Amino acid sequence: MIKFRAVTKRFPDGTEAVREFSLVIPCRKTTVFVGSSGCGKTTLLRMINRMVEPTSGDVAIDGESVLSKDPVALRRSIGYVMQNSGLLPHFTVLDNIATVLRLGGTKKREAHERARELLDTVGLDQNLAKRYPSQLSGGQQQRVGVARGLAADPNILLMDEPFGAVDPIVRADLQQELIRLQRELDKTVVFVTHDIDEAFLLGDQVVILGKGAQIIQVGSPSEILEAPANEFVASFIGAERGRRALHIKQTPNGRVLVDEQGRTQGVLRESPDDHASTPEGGE
Ligand SMILES: Nc1ncnc2c1ncn2[C@@H]1O[C@H](COP(=O)(O)OP(=O)(O)OP(=O)(O)O)[C@@H](O)[C@H]1O
Repeated sequence: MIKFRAVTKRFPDGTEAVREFSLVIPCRKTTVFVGSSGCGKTTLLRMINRMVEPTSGDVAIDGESVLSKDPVALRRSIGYVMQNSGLLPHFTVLDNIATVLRLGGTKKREAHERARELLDTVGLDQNLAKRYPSQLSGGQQQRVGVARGLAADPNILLMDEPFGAVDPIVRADLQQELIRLQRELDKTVVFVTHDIDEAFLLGDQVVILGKGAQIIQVGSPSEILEAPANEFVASFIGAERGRRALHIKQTPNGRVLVDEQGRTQGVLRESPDDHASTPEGGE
């Protein structure tokens, strides 16, 4: 469990990126920070592994303050995946993945073996192992970035807009891979995005943030969709629009759900465990 306790970050130029932020991030779940540009998402993420130090307050992992830990050891024990992969251009794919292990003293041969395993884990072909980052597509680079984040088998994986710079089709592919990986690996994932659809797809817990990382609403995607905290959230999640604003239409063959434009999006069926007759997706 990661616990933020009244964390504030003020940068030397006076910018207050995060103000009095408190939150519990549960183990082995995916928590997504979502909010508009500059609201403090990256700053929050980086305070978990001490790439940024809080001005006041504390972040604790399993009850132990990160401030009491050696920052270098802490950073190596937590996976970090960033936008544009952050790969070292003069290192091969294998060496990029193996970096954290090598820094931790693992022998080259062993580190490369682990790196090869990780290529499989993230769905990359073994014949890419000796290539350089510039010889990969954007999606492949991001997969290498994820493999590198997983190299030291961390319990916690921090992901800062990892799929922000790839096209929508590759992005959807990477999102599905992450869902599969999470099912297999069971990590505590903290994921930053400004895309609410991505947040709802990946998050067990979604944290909608305003300026200064002020929490506007926190909950599961269903909780937020079913009861947006205010007008801002309703508008941010598009509760009144498109496929999020469905209504019921009676047809000769039963009831269907239609969107704003009247296009049918699904069929209403009675939930098998609910004979009290509230249809799934309900009224
Ligand atoms: N080193 C720094 N010095 C001064 N201000 C900073 C620094 N780093 C970030 N900030 C400011 O802190 C605020 C929060 O930045 P942060 O990068 O955490 O936001 P974000 O929500 O991740 O934004 P984005 O979605 O654009 O990446 C912004 O106003 C930013 O300009």
